[in-house]
Amino acid sequence: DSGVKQSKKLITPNEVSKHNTPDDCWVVIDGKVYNLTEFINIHPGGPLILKLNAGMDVTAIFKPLHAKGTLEKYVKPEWYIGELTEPMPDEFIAPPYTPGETPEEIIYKENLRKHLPNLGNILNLYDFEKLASKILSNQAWAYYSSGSDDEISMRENHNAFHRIFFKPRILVDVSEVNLETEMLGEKVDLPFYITATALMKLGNPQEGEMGITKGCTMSPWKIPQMISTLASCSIDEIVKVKGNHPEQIQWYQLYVNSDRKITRDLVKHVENLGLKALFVTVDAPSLGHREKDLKIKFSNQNNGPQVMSDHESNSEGASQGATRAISKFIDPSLTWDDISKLHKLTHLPIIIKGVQRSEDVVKAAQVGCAGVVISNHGGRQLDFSRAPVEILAEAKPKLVAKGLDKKFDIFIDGGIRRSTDILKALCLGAKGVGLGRPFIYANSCYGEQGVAHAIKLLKEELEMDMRLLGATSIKDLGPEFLDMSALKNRNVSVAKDQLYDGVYRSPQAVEINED
Ligand SMILES: Cc1cc2c(cc1C)[n+](S(=O)(=O)[O-])c1c(=O)[nH]c(=O)nc-1n2C[C@H](O)[C@H](O)[C@H](O)COP(=O)(O)O
Repeated sequence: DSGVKQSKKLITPNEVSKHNTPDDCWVVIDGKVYNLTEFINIHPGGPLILKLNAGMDVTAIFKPLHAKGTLEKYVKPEWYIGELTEPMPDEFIAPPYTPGETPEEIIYKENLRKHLPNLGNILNLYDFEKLASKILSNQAWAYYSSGSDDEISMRENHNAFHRIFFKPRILVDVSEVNLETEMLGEKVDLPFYITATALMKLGNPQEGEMGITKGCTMSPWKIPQMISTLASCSIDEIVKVKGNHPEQIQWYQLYVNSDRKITRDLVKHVENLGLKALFVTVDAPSLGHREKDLKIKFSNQNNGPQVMSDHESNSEGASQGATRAISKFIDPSLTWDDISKLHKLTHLPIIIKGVQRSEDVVKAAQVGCAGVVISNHGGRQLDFSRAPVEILAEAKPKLVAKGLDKKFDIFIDGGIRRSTDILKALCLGAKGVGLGRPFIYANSCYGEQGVAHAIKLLKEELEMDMRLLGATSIKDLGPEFLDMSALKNRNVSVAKDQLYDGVYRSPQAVEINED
């Protein structure tokens, strides 16, 4: 990798395999040998995974979970000790972590990819989700699809839209419909964006988040891409694949690091790379309790390297799924003071992501933020936090009443699966909406073509639904198009959309061991 010094000496596999204890820990990544003994206890993903793979080639584990440039960022040059003379023997090559399933099951799933239906048969976002549930590894599916605890908020995010009905206008000339709008002062072709999620290489090992960028630049309709702090590709490579598409808007989603110097350096780097806004995520002082993810442990008798055993993992937390393994650095002490400090640090517009009550929407406007994302992290954080569309309905009128709605963009995300969901949010005063999982699944199944197709599907739905609503431009939309009478009646049972239920996988309670 660039930045890693050229080889110091040639080292045999036999020599590497002797350094196989936590106190003397050598590993191999891409043919390079590293002495990580001093690094083990400061590894952001926890100590266990290194302790249990000392003396091994860990390339297959490292790649899906680490962005390019990670070694340069965390590994001191002196810890790089040389090149392998020849590949490690098979028994010293750690397989990719596919906890909860055998290599044969993974191969079977990989083969399914060859039988995916033609993109033309994909008619809605649920089609991507159904296919992803079949072809993704258990670990990837668990990580992506998880909500927290009983996943009430995750389902409520979408269900809340079912309690809002339209009042379409008729006899309006809708021969021309214009879907263009502005987000944070910049023109966009469609009123939605792809929100920050993480670890996209779990689903798309080759491209990761770069698949999203390529799909956006390939699409004739330009929408923003928000890049996560926890992306599996480096921010530099994600920006680089934008290529000669300067019109492609990219935003950065920031988890503030307990080490504020790391955050300061990162914000400056994001500015220099030309990203257009900073979305500071505030609903995850600790990443939520996602049981589907927790059940798929990093340590696993069937498939992880045989040295990994549950009793050790419990003591060190590596069995806490992908979520815990990647999020130890997030600072739980973040306060409104830090938002003021960020305003002094950068000229970029600052948007607070993860606001969950209208009072905080107003406060964000009062402290000079450019906007908020009303969000509960896709139901992955505090369960029973309310659906963002419900909070939007409360917050917008308060902002307007205080004259704070000018130059202040409200976004919502969570459970947006149809253009009708998007239109309801826009009628309630959102500037745009974010989608997470649908684009993860589109990217996982079909890469950039899938991403571009998902954008096209929503664009076509929007065009149709605007026409049927009797609206010809985004500016036309307002609360007068909606019947909100049922929104707060959470016990209202509305016809279910079977597709949503059909792809929903409920958490499973613990089983008694057969043997
Ligand atoms: C599905 C998903 C969402 C994540 C996400 C990872 C996944 C797999 N991650 S997480 O690792 O912390 O949980 C992020 C993240 O990196 N940063 C963030 O701000 N939001 C993160 N979110 C939340 C995301 O930005 C949206 O709020 C959420 O996805 C919207 O809900 P839908 O998925 O239903 O569209």
